[in-house]
Amino acid sequence: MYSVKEAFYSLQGEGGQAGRASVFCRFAGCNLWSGREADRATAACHFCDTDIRGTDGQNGGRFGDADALGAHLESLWPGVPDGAHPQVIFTGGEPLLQLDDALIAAMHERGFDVAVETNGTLAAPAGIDWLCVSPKGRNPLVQTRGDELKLVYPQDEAPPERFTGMGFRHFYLQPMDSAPLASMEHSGDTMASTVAYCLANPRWRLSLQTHKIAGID
Ligand SMILES: C[S@@+](CC[C@H](N)C(=O)[O-])C[C@H]1O[C@@H](n2cnc3c(N)ncnc32)[C@H](O)[C@@H]1O
Ligand SMILES: Nc1nc2[nH]cc(C(=O)O)c2c(=O)[nH]1
Ligand code: SF4
Ligand SMILES: [Mg+2]
Repeated sequence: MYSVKEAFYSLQGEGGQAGRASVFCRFAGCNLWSGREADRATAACHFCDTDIRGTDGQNGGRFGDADALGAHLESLWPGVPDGAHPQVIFTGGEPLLQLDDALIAAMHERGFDVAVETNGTLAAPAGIDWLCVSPKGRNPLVQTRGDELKLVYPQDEAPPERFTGMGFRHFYLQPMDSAPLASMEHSGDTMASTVAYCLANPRWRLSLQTHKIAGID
């Protein structure tokens, strides 16, 4: 059984695949936050910009097996056959609590590339085509290799220097959107400090949340 908060067709907004049309599958639930505002301040991840509770979002629900969820996600891909490769992005919540070999195979059978957005605290299954790891504070990183490491910045307990030796092809810094909570640790100008870090440390590239700029999901 898979629990999906919402699923939708949009453009990947972040990281090295920004701009690519994709079906998003947002799994419900996370191992670092209950999703309740009352728990945010004491959670292991406290700056989440997403509603991760329940299955009541657009195209959300419970799916009994990989084939049922695979067919549901495939139905959201409206692209005309122009040679573009369909992609599904598994996110959440924390997708590695639910994503398994059967669901990866179900999407590959339907011709989809499989991308994942994870907090990196759980090991990823094999067969993922684009793995994005986004570390959270001092929560130990289990997944230390992948296609991109995309660090929300700044985080006092997760300085970029900790990650540069790890096995990622691309390193991105993404300014923390402090809108989720008014009294956040970093309510200052996260954009300016992120740009300054990338200028001083050219190994790191700037990742903007372009879907928020474009006003899309
Ligand atoms: C909502 S998370 C879900 C996937 C997974 N749990 C994770 O944390 O990577 C999706 C992406 O949004 C990023 N994100 C979450 N809150 C953010 C914020 N306040 N500002 C900028 N990026 C944020 C995460 O770091 C992650 O890259
Ligand atoms: N357009 C768009 N791109 C995204 N890339 C990662 C997202 C996420 O929430 O995981 C996300 C999202 O929520 N929307
Ligand atoms: S780990 Fe990801 S889904 Fe979980 S609370 Fe943090 S940003 Fe949100
Ligand atoms: Mg998002």
